[in-house]
Amino acid sequence: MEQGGDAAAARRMERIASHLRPTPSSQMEEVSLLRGSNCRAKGAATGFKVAILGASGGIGQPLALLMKMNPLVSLLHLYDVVNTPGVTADISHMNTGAVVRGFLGQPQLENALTGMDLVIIPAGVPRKPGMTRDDLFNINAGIVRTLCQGVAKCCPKAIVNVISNPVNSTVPIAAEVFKKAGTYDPKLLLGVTTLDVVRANTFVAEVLGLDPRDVSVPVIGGHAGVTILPLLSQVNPPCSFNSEEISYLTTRIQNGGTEVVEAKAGAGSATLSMAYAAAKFADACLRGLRGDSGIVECSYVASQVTELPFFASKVRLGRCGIEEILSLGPLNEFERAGLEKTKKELAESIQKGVAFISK
Ligand SMILES: NC(=O)C1=CN([C@@H]2O[C@H](COP(=O)(O)OP(=O)(O)OC[C@H]3O[C@@H](n4cnc5c(N)ncnc54)[C@H](O)[C@@H]3O)[C@@H](O)[C@H]2O)C=CC1
Ligand SMILES: O=C([O-])CC(=O)C(=O)O
Repeated sequence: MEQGGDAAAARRMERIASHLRPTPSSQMEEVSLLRGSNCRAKGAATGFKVAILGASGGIGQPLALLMKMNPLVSLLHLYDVVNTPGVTADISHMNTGAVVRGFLGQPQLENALTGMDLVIIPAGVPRKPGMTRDDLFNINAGIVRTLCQGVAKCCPKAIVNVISNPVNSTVPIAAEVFKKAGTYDPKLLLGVTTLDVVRANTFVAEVLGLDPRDVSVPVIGGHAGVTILPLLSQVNPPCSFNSEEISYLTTRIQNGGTEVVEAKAGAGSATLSMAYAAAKFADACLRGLRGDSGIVECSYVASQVTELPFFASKVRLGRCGIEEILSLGPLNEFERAGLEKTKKELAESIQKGVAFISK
């Protein structure tokens, strides 16, 4: 046997044994990121640690697959109250770099969250035909509260991406939980509205006869009905639409979620396009953490671009999470009227979320 063979064999046996151990232990600490300051250091050599809460669900599973494929991820924690052993076993066989660990049920939430750089939350019930996103509030508000309490305790410096609906209220709920825990940093809390941008890019590209990858549409406001406000006057590449096109596109973008809910006829809401959107947004957050420049995405965040405490608009992502909230830019008359409707509904949804925690 070559020199050092015994040591190498021992290491191989340890790796086999570690696979047979049910829960992660000291291994989690080995895959550590550059830490120490309030912000992450550029060029984190070993990759980022990401947790998905609600990982066994319709969004969670394809999102887990996409995050396992992301070369910026070194450790992927999959948490849910059901089915994580199966999902984790399945995903863990993919020969990509990220190490995958599964966590099942509330007693394992803290282990799932400890040391994470990014926490993505798609946990919660989806809509059925005839429901609004706000109809999900009663169940999902409590789920988001519990999960964010775990974040506050175990990884208060993590970036949090909130997907669970109604996003217009669940993000304020998360903020209130963090405030109560004394860990709130508005730069680290982002509501995921990327699917609205993804849809807007697709539908606008269809009308213009362009490749959707070449189209960029800012979508501001929030993530429900009239609060989804596409800025068709700011489409890139620059273009103009007649009033019929504006009406068709605005309605289709605002109703994109309902279009999928109805097509699925009781079997849930958008999951695959959402997983794509969430993975795209998470990747942007990770590239920001790495120190890449020029990372701009729309997101629903604590904001001063309007008089409301939360609003979705373009934000620049960096090593500390949100580095800058960009101004809305010039709006046309149609968009200004839409903004008034958006603000009225958003104000109520934000207040409902805040009241849920303070009651
Ligand atoms: N922000 C956005 O653009 C979008 C948001 N959504 C929302 O995402 C949420 C999830 O949707 P789907 O994945 O389709 O639902 P789903 O029902 O397929 O999956 C939800 C998962 O959450 C898990 N879960 C429930 N309570 C939990 C808890 N306390 N801790 C951890 N996990 C828990 C469930 O076990 C399930 O696996 C819904 O609220 C939906 O409305 C959906 C599409 C787009
Ligand atoms: O419509 C829903 O309930 C899910 C969702 O938020 C979306 O697809 O945009």
